[in-house]
Amino acid sequence: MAEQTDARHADPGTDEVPDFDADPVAATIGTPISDELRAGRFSPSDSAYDYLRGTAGEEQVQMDADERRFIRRRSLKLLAHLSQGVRAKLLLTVACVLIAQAAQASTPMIIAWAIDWGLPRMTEGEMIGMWLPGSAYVVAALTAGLLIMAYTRMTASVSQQMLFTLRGEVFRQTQQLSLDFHEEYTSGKVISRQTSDLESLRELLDGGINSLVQGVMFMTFTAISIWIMDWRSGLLLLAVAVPIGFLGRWYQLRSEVAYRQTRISSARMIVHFVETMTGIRAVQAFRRETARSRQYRRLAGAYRDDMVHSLGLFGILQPTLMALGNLTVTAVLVWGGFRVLSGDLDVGILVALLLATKRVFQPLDMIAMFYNSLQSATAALEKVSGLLEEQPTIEEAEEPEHLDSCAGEVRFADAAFRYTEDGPTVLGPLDLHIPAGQTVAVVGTTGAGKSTLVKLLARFYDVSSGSLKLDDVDLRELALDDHHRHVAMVTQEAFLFSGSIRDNIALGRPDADEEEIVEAAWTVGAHEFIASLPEGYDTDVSSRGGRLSAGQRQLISFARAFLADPAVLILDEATSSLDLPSEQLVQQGLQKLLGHRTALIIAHRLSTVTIADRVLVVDHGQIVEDGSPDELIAAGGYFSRLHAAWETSMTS
Ligand SMILES: Nc1ncnc2c1ncn2[C@@H]1O[C@H](COP(=O)(O)OP(=O)(O)OP(=O)(O)O)[C@@H](O)[C@H]1O
Repeated sequence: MAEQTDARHADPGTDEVPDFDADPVAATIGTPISDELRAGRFSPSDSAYDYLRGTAGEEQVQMDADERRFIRRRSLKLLAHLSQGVRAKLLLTVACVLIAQAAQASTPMIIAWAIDWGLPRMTEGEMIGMWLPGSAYVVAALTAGLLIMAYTRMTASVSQQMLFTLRGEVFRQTQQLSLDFHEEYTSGKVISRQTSDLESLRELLDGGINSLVQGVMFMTFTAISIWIMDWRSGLLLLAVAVPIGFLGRWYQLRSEVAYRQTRISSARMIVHFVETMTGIRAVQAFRRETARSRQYRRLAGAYRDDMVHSLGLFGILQPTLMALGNLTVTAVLVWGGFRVLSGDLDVGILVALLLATKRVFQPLDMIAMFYNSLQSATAALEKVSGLLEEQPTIEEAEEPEHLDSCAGEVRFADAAFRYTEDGPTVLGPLDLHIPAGQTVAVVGTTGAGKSTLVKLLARFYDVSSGSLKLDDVDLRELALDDHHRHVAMVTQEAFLFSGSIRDNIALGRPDADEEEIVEAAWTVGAHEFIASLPEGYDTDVSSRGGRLSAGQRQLISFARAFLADPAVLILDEATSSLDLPSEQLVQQGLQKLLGHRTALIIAHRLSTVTIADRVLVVDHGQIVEDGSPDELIAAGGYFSRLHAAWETSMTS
């Protein structure tokens, strides 16, 4: 069963993860993105494209024009929303870029002015011919320099702020999404969204947008200056814009598909990497290193090929643009030269025209680069906005009922469950009443439905039909906070977060004081071994010295659950066998933990079953035996055979 369950009692504000609800910087950003997305405000409402909503269309590489428009609208709205808190700064940045680029583009005109107006005056001894154009040049250069400095800093702050918001939102969203989403989407894909996709966006926001606005403005102003100096050369420039437009469109269509493909292959590679690392014990135990490496090389190879392909497209775009630029400069030079000879054009203007024409194409390089990172970031944004659009299947009821105190009575009434709408019914329909305070052991063959039964009570899923009630309140109507407070789960893994033993126990109740933490550890029998560690409760569980045995980890998770003090306890017992002393220790801890609570335990040990008040045998999603351990042994069914087998294994 999943480890996320232990995090249910974690206080989101106590670890290194920023608490977005309390963070003043994040608060300036406005409504959290995911809520907006969930409200359906980011995607067009047209249900014809439902197959592209959320993460559903993530693997689709080829898209028609309508599909592209649908996805793009979602991405753009996300960007617009991200920019909400920083719009004033963004506008100021654009104003600075405009003025700086106008100042830069004016320099060839100043040179033309200096040659055609200033030089003749200087030869006649009028120094104004030098001072005036000279001063104008210095003012233009200084203005451009200072403003470039200002907008470079502002862009960095705007883009980092937007990414900060997005990072937090992706993290928050992935934590909020229900378990069924995570079971399908895998943590590798989430990691790929949070790392490589956000990195693509960073590249675009950090440098790309800057280059685009700067480049476009510079080109526009330079083109205007060319028109002002000589409209015929301006026409020539316009003619060259036609093939450039076609080239741009060609690149756009191809690179969009190519970059979408790179996002997919990059995610596959990361998924494989994360799976191998999280399953490293199994990989090494089954000697799968070579096979996993081979598979990783194949995926990394596919990513390399996709990247080479998309960069190859850029390799065609960039030199072609440069060649077109150089051809235009040659045309201006040859044509302008003849016109100077015929007295149709001043020399100063020709020099300025050549300078300007050469410079008008310079930003194309930058813009092409921008386009490259734009395509990569667009593909990333498609995926990230899809993830943010996902809705948790378990949500707070509109008017939730509250349970201030809870006795712990559980009732399944005609309850049935299937994982997918069209999938098979894996549990029920069944009726089951567990009175408050009863300890129930659940046993059965693998795949029988034991985990499903307890997952429903932990509300990882809701029943597909019938009802499941806690103290007579339907879980779907019960406030989520109250459910989390009254129902706790201890998972097989006994997952410990990096940090001290104290912090790990305190996850059960973050406001607990030292005395309560020690008391919880003492009650479940964990205090002795914790106190014997050199750093006691301060021992870092992820450090070498703090490495704990399976039994010790279980005791810590018991202490955590004891501190949380839920009315209902769900326990998925670890299947791994402990040595006898550890088993006894864990068993004693378990008994203390159970106390007078209602408990549902997926039991893998005979010792656990014997302390239960009642045993349920689950088979093919139905409860086929139900009674006290003694009754079931006497009945001679599945449980009695299992019991006999356990006893034999204990004595052999
Ligand atoms: N996320 C899921 N999506 C679809 N089917 C699932 C999912 N999880 C479990 N199932 C199916 O539901 C059935 C019951 O599974 P469940 O995990 O509840 O069994 P179990 O009794 O806990 O088994 P085990 O002892 O092996 O953990 C099985 O047929 C299983 O294949």
